[in-house]
Amino acid sequence: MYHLKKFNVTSGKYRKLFSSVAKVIDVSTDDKTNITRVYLQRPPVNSLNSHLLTEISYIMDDLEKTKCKGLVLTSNIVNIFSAGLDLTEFYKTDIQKLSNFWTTLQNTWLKLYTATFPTVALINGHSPAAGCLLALSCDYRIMLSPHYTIGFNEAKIGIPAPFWFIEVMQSIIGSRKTELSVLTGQMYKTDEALAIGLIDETAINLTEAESKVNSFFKNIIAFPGKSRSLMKKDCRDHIVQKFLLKKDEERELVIEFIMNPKTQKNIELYFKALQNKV
Ligand SMILES: CCCCCCCCCCC/C=C/C(=O)SCCNC(=O)CCNC(=O)[C@H](O)C(C)(C)COP(=O)(O)OP(=O)(O)OC[C@H]1O[C@@H](n2cnc3c(N)ncnc32)[C@H](O)[C@@H]1OP(=O)(O)O
Repeated sequence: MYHLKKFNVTSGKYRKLFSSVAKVIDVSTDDKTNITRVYLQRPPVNSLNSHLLTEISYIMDDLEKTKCKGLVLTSNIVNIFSAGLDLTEFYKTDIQKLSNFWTTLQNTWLKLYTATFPTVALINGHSPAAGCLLALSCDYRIMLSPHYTIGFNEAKIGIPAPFWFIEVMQSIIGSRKTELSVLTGQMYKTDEALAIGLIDETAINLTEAESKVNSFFKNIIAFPGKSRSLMKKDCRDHIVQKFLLKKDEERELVIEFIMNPKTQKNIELYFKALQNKV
């Protein structure tokens, strides 16, 4: 359950706006700029389960209502931005739970991708699969170097990345690079991600990353009117419209695919490999 609390508990730069019972997210807003930082903090690896996705979804609703001037999406977990979807949502589940989970993912992604305010992903850790999607769905990406990785690794698990994951990546790095990337399940190191345009800037530490985040917002915050958000909508609308058209059909395909015993076996093997890695 998510609660919006508008209380001024901090005397410093940021005021706390939100709190959630399980605290899988921490949120703070800069009083002067009205830019909000959202910290994912679901141990151990910020994997996206129904609860975390629902929390993100509520926050997106609240930020739209409170006329937020900008969002920075980042992580409070050391070395991890997000490990992508929580694979336990797929494993030994039932149709109703899976259906609810997928709908939550779809709706939450749509809110992030169509946010009317500027969004920045400060990628301060590994970011596979849906973790990568979260970052790609923001307007700008700054990633810490050198040893983190980002990309769509779904092929390695034996589950296809959905068409909208792929189309979001295509819109950023182009069709050929996306095809190469998803078909090989490639995870890119920070500098490689920069070279193919998957991220916009690198930073050697958090201080440099924050300074780059501030420069990004400084450039655009004074833009008058709604022209920026109108153009963002135009740039993304072809993906959004296709997504809306196929959303329900996709959910059924996902259920069929995930519930298939062969897929269940692949997920089981992947889990075992994760747990047994040296
Ligand atoms: C016709 C077709 C129709 C379409 C069909 C579509 C079907 C659905 C499409 C779904 C698309 C999927 C998107 C996804 O996001 S799937 C998730 C992909 N994510 C991963 O593969 C990440 C795996 N994890 C890692 O690589 C590492 O854990 C990581 C680099 C993130 C961190 O490494 P680190 O060494 O720090 O930590 P550990 O590996 O030891 O992990 C700690 C514990 O966390 C567990 N873990 C890790 N990742 C996940 C996860 N994604 N879900 C659940 N649990 C996860 C890991 O097992 C460890 O657990 P234990 O402590 O119990 O061992």
